[in-house]
Amino acid sequence: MTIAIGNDHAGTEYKNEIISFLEKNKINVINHGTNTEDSVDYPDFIHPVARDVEEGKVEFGIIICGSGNGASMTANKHQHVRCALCWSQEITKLAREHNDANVLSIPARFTSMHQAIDMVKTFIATPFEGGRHQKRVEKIACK
Ligand SMILES: O=C(CO)[C@H](O)[C@H](O)[C@H](O)COP(=O)(O)O
Repeated sequence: MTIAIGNDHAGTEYKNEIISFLEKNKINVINHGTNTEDSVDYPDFIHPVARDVEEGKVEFGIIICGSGNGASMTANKHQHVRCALCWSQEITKLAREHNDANVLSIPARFTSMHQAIDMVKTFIATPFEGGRHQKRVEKIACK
């Protein structure tokens, strides 16, 4: 599995820990940066992640910013991207089971590092339930 990851300056520390976790678990990572804590504009680092998902280069994207909102808004501008802003393991599980989310947005300034890693574990390990959710997910895309 390969995962694309991107973040703004508020998410760099969490991104680094998440990459360590993923690589320890033999998951390939495409890191779109940013890689410092110098102030940047989150769209510059989120669009490349969403594009990788949109183009089928990766199965999942992980994006991180302070509140998770700007990153999520940016990613959801892309066709075929279903980005979920999550702040707990349970919400992450539901985002995969019910919404077939393919991008996880993490609010670095409002979750602990432990919670962030837990959410990543849950995100990549939880299958989409399909069934009654399938037609709902198909209706998300604007015609
Ligand atoms: O999504 C965001 C804003 O919609 C993020 O929280 C950014 O990380 C945040 O705006 C950055 O704020 P800063 O004061 O420039 O560090």
